[in-house]
Amino acid sequence: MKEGSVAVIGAGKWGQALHYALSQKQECYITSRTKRDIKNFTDLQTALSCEYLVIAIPAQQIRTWLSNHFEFKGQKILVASKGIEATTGKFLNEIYEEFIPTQNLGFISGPSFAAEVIKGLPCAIVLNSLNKQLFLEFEKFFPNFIKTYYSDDVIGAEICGAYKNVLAIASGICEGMDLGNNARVSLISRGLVEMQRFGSHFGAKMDTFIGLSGAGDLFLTASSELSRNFRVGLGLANNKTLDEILKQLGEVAEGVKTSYAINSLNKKHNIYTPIANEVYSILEGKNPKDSLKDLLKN
Ligand SMILES: NC(=O)C1=CN([C@@H]2O[C@H](COP(=O)(O)OP(=O)(O)OC[C@H]3O[C@@H](n4cnc5c(N)ncnc54)[C@H](OP(=O)(O)O)[C@@H]3O)[C@@H](O)[C@H]2O)C=CC1
Ligand SMILES: O=C(CO)COP(=O)(O)O
Repeated sequence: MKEGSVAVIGAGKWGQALHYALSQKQECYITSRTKRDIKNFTDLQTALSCEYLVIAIPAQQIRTWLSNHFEFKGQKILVASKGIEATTGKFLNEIYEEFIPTQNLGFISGPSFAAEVIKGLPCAIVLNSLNKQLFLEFEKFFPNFIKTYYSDDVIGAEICGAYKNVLAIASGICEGMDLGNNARVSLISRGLVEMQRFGSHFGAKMDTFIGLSGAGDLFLTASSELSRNFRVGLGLANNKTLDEILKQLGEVAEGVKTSYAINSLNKKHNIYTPIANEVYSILEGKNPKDSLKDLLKN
């Protein structure tokens, strides 16, 4: 292993933005399935031989990728994805822990649109890990325009990052239906309460929900067309099919599959999640106007 070396795996929007950020203070490699003309683009084996890895591939692909391509050699890893595995209802930390020791794992959360990070605009994120030493090592790699905070609430960060994408779809639907600012902010506020209720069931810390990982990322994603999930919601409100919307998007919108995961988890654990339920139902063909009536009634 090349000591002190850093690589990003996954050269999508977020991977490229993180690569830009992490290249400010040191050399940073990047790799992806599709070869790209980016400085320090390398092959997977070279990237995997780095001591520090930042992995930015979609949540639903992680298990297969880890099974087929990853070999643990003691690397320290920051997970940049946000989502819940739809087929199993597992949070990303649970999947990674099947392949990598917990002490080698950290998870990025907080409000951070790739499109702004890649321009060097300031932002604040949280590096979540049960191993504070891992945070201290990764923290040094981030440029001055990114303020990093530490938290040990891995499960809280995972739930916030995943759930807010579903709520961003709901908010996009609300915007697309022209329901007004009062409705959108009511939805976001109740969404935060719902996300907290869901999180508390799995042992998340309540403070996480009012910080950058929770309210921070939710307010960002649920109020801007820069969010792919918000744009999925806009499309659904305008009667586009999900296939059309996703094809046009051409990038991952994690909230779609995560809605299915939350739907199974809330049934299994009997958690009251009215907004996520309606997003799931709309994805399954319910008319958003009927969802609105049901949300106002219940
Ligand atoms: N964009 C953003 O602002 C932010 C995104 N995130 C999260 O980061 C994750 C990635 O998002 P983002 O980069 O924007 O998504 P994109 O759709 O832009 O890119 C996805 C990346 O994943 C790679 N990929 C897709 N499928 C596989 C697979 N089966 N095996 C290996 N690699 C695969 C693609 O590789 P290739 O193109 O080479 O084929 C591509 O590099 C998501 O979980 C997202 O929620 C988190 C914070 C901010
Ligand atoms: O997580 C994000 C910003 O923090 C990006 O959100 P979208 O995936 O909805 O674009």
